[in-house]
Amino acid sequence: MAKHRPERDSWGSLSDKNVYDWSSEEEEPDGRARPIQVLLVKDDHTFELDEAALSRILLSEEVRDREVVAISVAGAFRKGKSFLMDFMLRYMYNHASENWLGNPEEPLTGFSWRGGSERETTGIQIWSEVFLVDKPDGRKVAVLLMDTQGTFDSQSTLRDSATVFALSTMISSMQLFTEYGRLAMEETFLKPFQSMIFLVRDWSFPYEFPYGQEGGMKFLEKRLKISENQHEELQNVRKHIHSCFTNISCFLMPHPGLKVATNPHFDGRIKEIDGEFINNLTVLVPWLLSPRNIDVKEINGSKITCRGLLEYFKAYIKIYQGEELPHPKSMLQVCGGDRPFLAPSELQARHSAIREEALQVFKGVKKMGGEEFSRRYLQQLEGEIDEVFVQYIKHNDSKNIFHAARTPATLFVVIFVMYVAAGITGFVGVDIIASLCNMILGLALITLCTWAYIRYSGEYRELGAVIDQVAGALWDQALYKLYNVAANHRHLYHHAFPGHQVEEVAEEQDKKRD
Ligand SMILES: Nc1nc2c(ncn2[C@@H]2O[C@H](COP(=O)(O)OP(=O)(O)OP(=O)(O)O)[C@@H](O)[C@H]2O)c(=O)[nH]1
Ligand SMILES: [Mg+2]
Repeated sequence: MAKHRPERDSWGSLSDKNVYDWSSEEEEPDGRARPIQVLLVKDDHTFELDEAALSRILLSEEVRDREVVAISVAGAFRKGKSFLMDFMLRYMYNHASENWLGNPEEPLTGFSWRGGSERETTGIQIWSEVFLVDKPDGRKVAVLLMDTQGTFDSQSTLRDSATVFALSTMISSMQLFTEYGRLAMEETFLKPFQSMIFLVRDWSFPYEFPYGQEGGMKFLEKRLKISENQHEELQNVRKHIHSCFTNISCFLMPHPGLKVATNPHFDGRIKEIDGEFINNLTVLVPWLLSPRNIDVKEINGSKITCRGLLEYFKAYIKIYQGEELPHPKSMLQVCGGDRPFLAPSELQARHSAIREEALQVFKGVKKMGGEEFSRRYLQQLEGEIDEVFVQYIKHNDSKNIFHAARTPATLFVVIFVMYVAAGITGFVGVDIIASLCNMILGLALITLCTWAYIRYSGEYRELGAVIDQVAGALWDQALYKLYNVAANHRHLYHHAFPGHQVEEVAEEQDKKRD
C-alpha cells in the first residue's frame, strides 16, 4: 500500500526548514520523510544496526541535544501495528489539532502497512522525521516514532523476535504492545523500564469491560491479579511485569470493521473505518501523544537525549550480536545409539565435564530478571541434566554385552546348579530335595524360554522386565558375594603388588572428598 507521505510541516519548529541532509544514496531525492530501516534481521538470524542511518536521524543539529521521547509498538505480526503508527504520524503532522484525523478520503500513509497474511515490517524502522514538541512545562522534546517487526511470524526464530522486542523495549520510553482479543503476558517480561501500554484490538466484550482506557485498566487489573492457585510461572510473570515497568496501562479498541480487516483494496481512508473505532482512535492517540502525556526516555533515572539514545542503541545491539547461543552438545555424541559401550567411569567423567561446561555457559550469558530468578532456572537446568544422565547410563549399560547376557547367564547358572544338586541329592536318596531342585530347574527353563521369546518378539515386555530384575538381583547378589570374598583376600594381592597401594589410598581419599 501507499508508502510515503508528502512533505508537511512537522509539529513544532521544524516547519519550512530542510532539516535533514538526505545526501546518502539510500534516501529519496525529494527529501520526503519516510521510514528508515535501522535494525536489520539478516537471513542467518544475525542483527545489523545501520549506524549511519540512525546517526543521520538522531544527530541532526535540531534534535541531537534534545531529550527524546521514543515511542514504539510491538506485538504479534499482522496485527495492525504499522497501521496504528500511521495514525500517530498523522496526529504528529497535524500538530495535535482538534481535527487531526483530517480528510476522511485521504489514504493512510507513513510506515508501510498492508493486508494479507505475509509479514510486512522487519527489524526496526524509525520515522526519518523527529518531531519537536513543547511540553506544558516549557521544555522542547524530540519525539521519535518506531515501528517494529511483529513476533511469531514463520520466518523468524523465537530469538529473533525476542531480540527485536527487547531492543525496542529498551530503547523506547513508551511502548505499545498490541494483542488480539486477549493478553499474552508471557512474552513481556524481558526488560523494560518506563511505560508499557497493552493495546487490545478487536475487543469484543464491551459489555464486560467498556472500550477505552478505563475499561482497559479494569481488564488489566483482573488479568494481572496474582492469586494463590495460579501456577507459579504465571505468578512470576505478573510480579515481573509490575516490577519492570513504571507505568502499565491498557486500552481496549473495538474492531475497525470488515473493510479494514478483509478488503484487499482498502487504503486506510477514514471513511471506510467503523465509527466506533474512529471514536476510540481519537481518544487513544491524543492519550498517548499529547504533549502532556509523552514521557522522556529515562535510563537509571536520567533523561536521555537523541545523542545518548544513539549510544544506547549501539551498546544494546552489541549484547545481542555478541552472544551466539551455544549449539547444544549432547551426550549422544559420547554414548549415542551408534557409539560403542563406554566404561561407566569414563561416561561419568565426560558427563561431569560437559555438565560443568553447560553450567558455565548458562552462568556466562547475560540474563534478565535478577539473581534469584536465574538461580531457579539454574537449578532446573541441573535437575534436567542429571535426569537425562540417568537415561544415558541405562542406554550405555544396555550396550554392555555382559549386561545384555546377564539374565540368560544367571538362568543357565541356576539350571546348571539345580541339575547338579538334583543329581547329587537323588543319588544320596534325599528325594524331596531332588524333586524340589528339578522343579526349580524346570521353572528356570520355562523362564529362560519365555525370556527368549519376549526378547525376540518384543511382546509382554513388562514380564520381561520382571525376569530381568529378578535375574539382575540374583546376579548382583552373587557378584556381591564374590566381591566380598575378593575384598577379604585383598592383603594377598597387596602382598604380591605392593606398588599399587598408594594409588588405592589416594582413590579412597578422593571418594571421601566427594
Ligand atoms: N482486525 C483488525 N485489523 C486491523 C486493525 N488495524 C489494522 N488492521 C488490518 O491489519 C492488517 C495488517 O496491518 P499492518 O499494520 O501491516 O500490520 P502489522 O502488525 O504492522 O504487521 P507486520 O508488519 O507484518 O508485523 C491490515 O490489513 C489492516 O487493515 C485492527 O484493529 N483490527
Ligand atoms: Mg508492520
